[in-house]
Amino acid sequence: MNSTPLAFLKGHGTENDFVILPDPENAVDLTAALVARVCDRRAGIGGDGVLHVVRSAAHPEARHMAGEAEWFMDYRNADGSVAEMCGNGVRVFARYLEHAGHATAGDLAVATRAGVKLVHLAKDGDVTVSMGRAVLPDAGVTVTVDGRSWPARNVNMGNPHAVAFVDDLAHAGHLRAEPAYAPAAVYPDGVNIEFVADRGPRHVAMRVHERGAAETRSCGTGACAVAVAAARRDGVDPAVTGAPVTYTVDVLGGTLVITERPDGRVEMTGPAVIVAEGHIDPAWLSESAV
Ligand SMILES: N[C@@H](CCC[C@H](N)C(=O)O)C(=O)O
Repeated sequence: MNSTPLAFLKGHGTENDFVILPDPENAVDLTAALVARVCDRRAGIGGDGVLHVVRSAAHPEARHMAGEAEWFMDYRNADGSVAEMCGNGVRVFARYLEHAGHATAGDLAVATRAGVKLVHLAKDGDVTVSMGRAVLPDAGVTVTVDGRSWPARNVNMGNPHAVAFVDDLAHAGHLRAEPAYAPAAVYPDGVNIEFVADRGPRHVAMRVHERGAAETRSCGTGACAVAVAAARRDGVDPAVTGAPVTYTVDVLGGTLVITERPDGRVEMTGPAVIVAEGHIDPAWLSESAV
């Protein structure tokens, strides 16, 4: 029986919401069942995922990054599965480090399973993260909802995405179930699927079905994948033009601004908010361990 109350915070970035579990020495046995229970919106705290905050030196997957980044974002999806990267999550993670006094406004390095990400905490409240380079494998993918199919762009932002351009975001349907995609072999570990509609020059809107979480109100890596896919569709590649390109991406929970630089680095700016903090009841926690 676990009798120690577990501290938590709740935060969100464009309404992609997370339960933050500070655990500097990696002492919590964070099983998939515990994550799923914590993220349960009726029986738990509720969230699209968990940001497990661990010192890099204390985590076997992050020890090699400890010299560059003191803190490791051990990201888990709401169903308990492990993900490589979360773009909204890393902004909220940085906001938590500031809130807890582990960081101040300015630049900060955060270790993730997709490598070290550089985050800038601005004094005005927005947080910018340098997400690294998008990888666009050639493989053609098709996404299908309710008998309607679209070609999708395969984009890897550290985690896998399929980006489909649609005339109307309503065509994505209710998104409670994962859309079908083919060939399945392109995504052996599953995929996040974005549906994108144009809103104006360099301005798009998207909905997303997230791997491990169903439809969410925002996905940061997804917004980056969408911006890069939109640029290529529009015939723009900063590596060729030598000039950065910026897209505004509307998500259900707000707006993200994405810039791709000539060297391929993708930067994302958006809000990151801490909304509550407290302790998980130890009795409830021990039930989760059963
Ligand atoms: N919401 C996140 C992505 C979280 C991980 C994703 N569901 C996956 O499994 O790859 C974001 O903001 O990027």
